Amino acid sequence: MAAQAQQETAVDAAADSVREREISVEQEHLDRVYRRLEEKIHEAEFLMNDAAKRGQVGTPGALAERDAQVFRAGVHLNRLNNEFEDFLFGRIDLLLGKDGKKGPDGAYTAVEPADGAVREDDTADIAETLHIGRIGVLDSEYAPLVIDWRAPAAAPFYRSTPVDPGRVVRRRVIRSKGRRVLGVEDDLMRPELTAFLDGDSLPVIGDGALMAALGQARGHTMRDIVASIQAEQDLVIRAPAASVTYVEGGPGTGKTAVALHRAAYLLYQDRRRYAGGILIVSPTPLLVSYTEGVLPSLGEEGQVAIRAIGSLVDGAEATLYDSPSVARSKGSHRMLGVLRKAARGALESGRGGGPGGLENGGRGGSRSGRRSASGRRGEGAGQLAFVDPDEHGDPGEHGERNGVSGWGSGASSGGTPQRLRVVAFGRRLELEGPELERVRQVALGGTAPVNLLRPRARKLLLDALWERSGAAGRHTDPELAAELRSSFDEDVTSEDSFIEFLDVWWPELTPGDVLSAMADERRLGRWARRILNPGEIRKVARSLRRDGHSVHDIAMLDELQSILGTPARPRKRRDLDPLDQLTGLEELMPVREESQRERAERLAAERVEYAHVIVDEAQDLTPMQWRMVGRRGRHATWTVVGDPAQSSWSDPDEAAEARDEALGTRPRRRFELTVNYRNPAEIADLAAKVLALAMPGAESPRAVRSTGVVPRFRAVGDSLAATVRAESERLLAQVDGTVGVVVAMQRREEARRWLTGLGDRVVALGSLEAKGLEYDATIVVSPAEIADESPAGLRVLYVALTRATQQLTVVSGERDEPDAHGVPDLLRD
Ligand SMILES: Nc1ncnc2c1ncn2[C@@H]1O[C@H](COP(=O)(O)OP(=O)(O)OP(=O)(O)O)[C@@H](O)[C@H]1O
Repeated sequence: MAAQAQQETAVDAAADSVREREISVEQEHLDRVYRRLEEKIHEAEFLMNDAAKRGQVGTPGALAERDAQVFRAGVHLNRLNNEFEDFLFGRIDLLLGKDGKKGPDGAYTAVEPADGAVREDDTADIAETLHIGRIGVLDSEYAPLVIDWRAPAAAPFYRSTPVDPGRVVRRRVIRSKGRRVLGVEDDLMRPELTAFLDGDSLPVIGDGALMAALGQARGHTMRDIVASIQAEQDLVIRAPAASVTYVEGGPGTGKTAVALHRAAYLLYQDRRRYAGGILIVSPTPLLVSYTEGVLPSLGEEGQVAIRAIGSLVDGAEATLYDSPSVARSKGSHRMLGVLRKAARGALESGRGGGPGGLENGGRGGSRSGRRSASGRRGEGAGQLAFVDPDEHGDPGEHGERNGVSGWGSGASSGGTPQRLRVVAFGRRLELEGPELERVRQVALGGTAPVNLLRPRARKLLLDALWERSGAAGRHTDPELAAELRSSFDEDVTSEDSFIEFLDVWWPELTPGDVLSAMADERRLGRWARRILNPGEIRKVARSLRRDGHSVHDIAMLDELQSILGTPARPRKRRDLDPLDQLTGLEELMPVREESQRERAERLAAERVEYAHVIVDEAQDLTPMQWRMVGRRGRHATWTVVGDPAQSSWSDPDEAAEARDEALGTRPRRRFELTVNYRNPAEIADLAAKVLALAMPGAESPRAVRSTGVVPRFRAVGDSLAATVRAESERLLAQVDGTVGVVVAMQRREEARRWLTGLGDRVVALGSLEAKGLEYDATIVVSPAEIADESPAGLRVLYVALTRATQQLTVVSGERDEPDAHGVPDLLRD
C-alpha cells in the first residue's frame, strides 16, 4: 500500500511539474504578446507626435494610413488597459496542411492535413501553433502572435472534435489574468497519434476547459463563453449573415450566449455594414442588464443596441405588466383592427390641452433613449410592476389615463367642436355637426395615415363653405371662377376662427392621444365592436387608465405611430449668416440646405431600422410585438433564437404566423442546439416532467454534466415566508454565487419582503421575469400557482425549473398537493 501511495505521489509530482512547465511556456508567449503591444503603442504615440509636428504635410493617402494606424494602436491600448481576465485564451497545435497558402492573419488556411502529415506508425510533427485571443496581434515580421477569435484561422479551435479533428492535434484553453498565466487545460483531438513539437512529445494537461467553465459560480451578469464555444454553437455564430438564421434549442443550450457572440462576429466580418446597426431584442430589462456586459468583454462597445421589448420605442418605457387575459387581447393580431378604428375615431374626441404626447416621429427618436451594449441602464429599467386590473381597484370608471409619460395626453378632455363659423366675402357662414361629420368621413376614406389627411380635410371644409356661400355660380368664365375661389379660400384660411377650429377638429394626434381615448370604455366599445368581446373591452380600457405603460402598450404605441403617420415638418430656418447677407444670397435661399454632416446626424438620430436584428427568446413575441420588431428590420438580415417549449404566449401558432409575416419570404437557415450547459442532469430530468405535460412529445436537450445533487422538495410548514426564507439561507451557505427565488407574478412584492436583509446574492422574481436568467441555486415556489397563472402556465413553469446551474429546491404551496416527500403533483411521475 505504502509503495503504491509513494508511486502515486511521484506521478502527481511529475504531472505538476509538467503543468508548471506548460504554464511557463504560455507565460513566455503572453510576455511576447505584451511586449509587442507595447511596441505598437509606442509606435502609435510616436506617429501621433510626429503628425502633430508635421501638421498637414503628407499625401492624403499617407495621412489616412497614419490615422488608421494611430486608431488601431489606440484600440490595442484601450484593450490592454482593460486588463482582460483572459486576453489570450486559446491555442491549437496543428498538423501540416494540405496546401501551403497563408491567409491575411498570417496563418495557413488549409483545414485538412496534408497527405504525408501523419506517418505510418501514427506519429506526426506539429507544423503550426496558433494562439487565439480577443484581438489579433502580428509580430514585426507579420507572423501571427495572436489570432482574433472571430478570424477564419480560429474556427478550428471551436469546431475541431475527436470525430472530425481536421488538422488539430491538441486544443488548449489558457487561463490568464492581466499579464499572468494561471493555468492550462487541454483536449486531445487525435488521441491515437503520438505527436512531436520541436522534437519533444506533446504534453496534455487537465481534463477539458468546458467543465471548468460550467462549474464556476454565477454572478449577476453573464460571462462570455469565448474560450469554450462548442462546435454546434460555432456553426451558428459564424453562419453567413444572409437572410434569416433561425436557431432553436432547449433551456441552457447557449442561445443567448450564441446570439451575443454572433453580433460580435458579424461586426468583425463586415464592420462597415453593421457598425451602429445591430439591434438585439431581449424579453425583459433584467435580461438586458444581465447580458449587456458580454459584448464589451468581447471588445465590442457601442455599436450594438440591446433593448428590452418594452423599451423599443424611444420616449416610452414599459413599467407595468398586464394580467395574462389583458396581455392576450393587447398582443393579439385582432388589436390591429381596433387600433386602426381608434386612430380614426380619436379625432372625434378632439385634443384637449394635456402635456401634448410624444412628438410625432417618436419611434426611433433620440439616440439618448437608446441603450447600447456599453451604455448604462436607464432609470426604471429594472423590474416592472405587475398589476392585475381584474383584481385591483379601478382607477376611475371613464376617467382619463394620467398622461405622465411623454406618450400621454388628454386627447378626450376637449371633445370635438360641433359648429364652424367663419366670415367670408362679408357673409357669415356656418357648418353644423352632421355636415362636419360628413366632411370628416369623406376625408377619412381610404387607409392613409390620419395625420397626413389634415390638408385633405381642410380642403373639404373649404369646399363645403364655398358651397354654402353661394358664390360658386357667380362666374361662368373658369379663370374668373378660379380666381374668386382662391380669394375665398384666402379669406377663410386667414381667419383665426378657422385656424383654431381646424386645430381642435382635426388635431395632429400622437399615439398617446389615441391610447388615452381608448381608456374610455364606451369609446373603446365602439371601436372594438365585433373584434373584442365586452369583457375584454372592459379590462383593456381599465388597464389603460393606469399610470404608466405596460409592455404590451409599447407595441400598441408603435403601431399607432405608423397608423397616424408623421406630417413633414418645415425645416428650421437657419440663423442669419453675415456672409450671405453680404452677398445678398439670404433672400434667394431663405431655407438653407442641410450640410452633409447635419444630414448624417439627423438620419442617425432618426434611425428606426437596423442592418441586422437579433431576437432573443423569440417564442415570446406576440403578434403585435412581431410587427413592432419587423418595422425595425425591414431591410435587415436576422438572427432569431428561441424555444417553443418556453413560450409564455398562449397561442404559439398565431405568434408563429406573425413572425413569418415580419420575416417575410426571406429564406431561413435553421440550426438546432441540443446540449444543455446550464442545468445538471438531476435538475434537467425534473424539468423534463413538466415539459412532457406542457408539450407532449417534445425532446429535452441533453445535460452535459451531472453533479449528484438531486432537487430538494419542501412542503410549507407554518408559513410560506418562513419556509422560503430558511431555504434561501441554506442555499446561500451552500453556493458561492447567486440564489433566485421564482414565484408567481402576483406574489413578487410579497416574496421580496420574505428575503429582506439576506443580502444581494439572493433575489425574488416573478415567473415571467425569470426568462433567460440563471442562478447557482433556485427556489421555485408553488409550481401549481405558476402553472395556473396563465394559459401558458406550464411552459412558464418549465422556464422557472430550468434556471439553476447547481441546486434546485421546490417549495409546495397550498395548491400543490405534495406527497409524503413534499413532491408536488405536477412533478410526480
Ligand atoms: N460553450 C459554452 N461554454 C461555457 N458555457 C456555456 C457554453 N454554452 C453555454 N454556456 C453557458 O450555459 C448557460 C446557458 O446559456 P444561455 O443562457 O445562453 O442559454 P439559453 O439557450 O439562452 O437558455 P434559456 O433558453 O434557458 O434562456 C450560460 O451560463 C452560458 O454561459
